[in-house]
Amino acid sequence: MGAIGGNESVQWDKMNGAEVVNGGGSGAGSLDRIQVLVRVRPLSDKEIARGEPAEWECINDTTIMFRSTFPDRPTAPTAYTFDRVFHSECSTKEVYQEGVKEVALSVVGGINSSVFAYGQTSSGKTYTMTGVTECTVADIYDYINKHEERAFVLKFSAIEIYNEVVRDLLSAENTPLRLWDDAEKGTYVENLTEVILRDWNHLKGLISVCEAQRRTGETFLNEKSSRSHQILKLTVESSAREFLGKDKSTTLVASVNFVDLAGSERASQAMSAGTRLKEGCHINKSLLSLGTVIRKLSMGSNAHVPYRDSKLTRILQPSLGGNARTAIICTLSPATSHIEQSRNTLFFGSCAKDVVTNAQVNVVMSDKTLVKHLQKEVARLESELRQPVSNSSLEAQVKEKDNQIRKMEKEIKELKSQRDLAQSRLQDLLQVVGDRDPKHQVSGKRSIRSPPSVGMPPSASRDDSSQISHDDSDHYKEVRCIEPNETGGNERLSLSAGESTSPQASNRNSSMRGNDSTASVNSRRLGEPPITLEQHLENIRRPFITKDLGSSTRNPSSCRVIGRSRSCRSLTGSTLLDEMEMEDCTPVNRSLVIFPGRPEEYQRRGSALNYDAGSETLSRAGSEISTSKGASKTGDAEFTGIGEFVAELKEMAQVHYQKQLEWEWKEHRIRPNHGWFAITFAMAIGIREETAGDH
Ligand SMILES: Nc1ncnc2c1ncn2[C@@H]1O[C@H](COP(=O)(O)OP(=O)(O)OP(=O)(O)O)[C@@H](O)[C@H]1O
Repeated sequence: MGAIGGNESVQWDKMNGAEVVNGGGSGAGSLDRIQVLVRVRPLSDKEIARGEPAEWECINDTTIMFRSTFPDRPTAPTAYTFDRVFHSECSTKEVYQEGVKEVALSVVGGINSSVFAYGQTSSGKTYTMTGVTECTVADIYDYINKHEERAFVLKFSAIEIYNEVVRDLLSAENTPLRLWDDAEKGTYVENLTEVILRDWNHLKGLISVCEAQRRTGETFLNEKSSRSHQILKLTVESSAREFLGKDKSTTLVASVNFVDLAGSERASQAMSAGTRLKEGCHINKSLLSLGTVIRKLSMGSNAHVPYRDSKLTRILQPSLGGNARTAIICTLSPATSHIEQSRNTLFFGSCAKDVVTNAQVNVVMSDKTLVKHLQKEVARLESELRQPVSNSSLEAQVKEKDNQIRKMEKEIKELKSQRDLAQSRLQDLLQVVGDRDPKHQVSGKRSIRSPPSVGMPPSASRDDSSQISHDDSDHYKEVRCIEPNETGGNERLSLSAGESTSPQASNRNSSMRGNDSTASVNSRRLGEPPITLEQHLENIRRPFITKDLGSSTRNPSSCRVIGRSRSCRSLTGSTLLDEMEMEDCTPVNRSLVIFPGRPEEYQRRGSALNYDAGSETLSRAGSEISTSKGASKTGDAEFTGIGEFVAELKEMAQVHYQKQLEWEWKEHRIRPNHGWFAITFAMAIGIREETAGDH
């Protein structure tokens, strides 16, 4: 349900303009006070017989005054004002026309309405409500007949609350009905019969059924006293015929309740007992709850309203303080014997006057409109359902990107660290290369990368080299970084850098050389002749000579030499030994490597020879060799001639061999291949020397 909108509202406005459906007063959604009417019935025959006078007089249309001189309650008010008061001579039609119609016919305008009859037993409630219901239904049908542009559907249902049990008056079964609470509909009766009315006569017949079904009983005060609260509910649905079956079609739906309450009674007056007494207790109790709710509502506070204290107030809750327009007819007996009850009724009416309801026009969409609306709603909900999925997908993408960013940042950090380290090493190397002090070079840990020992068996040299390569992996990076800066992108230097990048590469290169011919080391440069020992030594010596000459210009030659000096770690060390191994076919002998009792002098000599073979530490190694031979300690002086250097190597080999033989002889561990190795090594040096001289 909702507010009227679109063309439907225009039609409805026109309709309202033709008829005073809303009573010309409050509109939809406005606050309305409960209309409180007072109707005084004539004295009954019994009351007249008892000689009771009429104690109440309606002095005008809104005020009723207590005229009696009977001193019941001196402090009680004598005059009561209501929306409308009807004296005993007024007909029910007047009551309806002047006090009820405005409220009751709101139902055709889509506004809920309720008409109550409240009063003591035998005060004329049923008498009044029967007439008011008939008048209302008559006017509703009259309205329908006058407005053929709209299609109406009337539905009717009826219940009674007897001893706090709800019963369907249109059902032959005497099954108690349960009440349910719904957020949209409010409190409703389960399985209540609702009949679609065909016409006015149909309704009359159903009302007759309800009268027959309702519990009544004879009391001292009323021969046909109603022992239950009766609620007749007439629902009116209307739609503009112009928009029927179209998307814009809407339906106004509202109900009017005709509530005929059971009358309050004093057991002493009604002289009830047994069942009647029990009925009276339930009646009074529920009426007391109704009075409490009205009083609470009339106070206008936000205090708790005990609607749930009785089924009567639960069912009537919308009519008392909700979406409805309400009229309460307070019925009085003017007789003296009912003065106290009449005062209570007037007090109840006085409270009800202050109760405010919030009536609204109730609009229900047609099935098509509802389907269309629901389809839109479903589409919207589906869109919302898809939205979280896309959001989650987006979140996953963002997470993945974040991971990538973190990974890249980590790589950048690592690369920066490597760059800083390389720059630091570069500075050190430049300092080492430029430093002419041999002692300083020897002591530089960064420049130490021992090539395979010349004095060791080839296999042992490879192992040693491999081990050193693993331990000094940073030095490979050092070489890789220095070469581009130093050589300016020399092609050969790149090859050297690649070879020395990793220990595995170094071993692989060494292995490849081992599988080549004896001149494999010399064929590293495509198209070049094999490099002789003399050339090796010359290449090793050249950078130092170049440096010593003070050549600040980095010509390709110097760059190439520097690059080779890095990669020549294998060329001049292990490669040379590999060549020797291949030439002599000397079996691998690891005894020198793993020999535990190796003399210290031997080790020192081996180390000296290593330096001698290494290009980077050539001057340093040479320095030791020269020292041992009493030669000059300067690099330039050490390499004044290739022949002299080769001679030194020969001598070193002999010294090495002699030392080794001496030591092994002492230890009784002479093995033939040791001698073969030394002899072969010496011969190899001699052959190289001869070759170099030929070349
Ligand atoms: N305005 C009236 N004019 C003429 N007779 C009336 C009027 N009101 C009530 N009566 C008569 O008074 C008697 C009691 O009326 P009614 O049964 O309607 O009272 P009640 O309030 O419904 O009583 P209860 O609560 O016991 O059901 C009936 O015989 C009824 O015809």
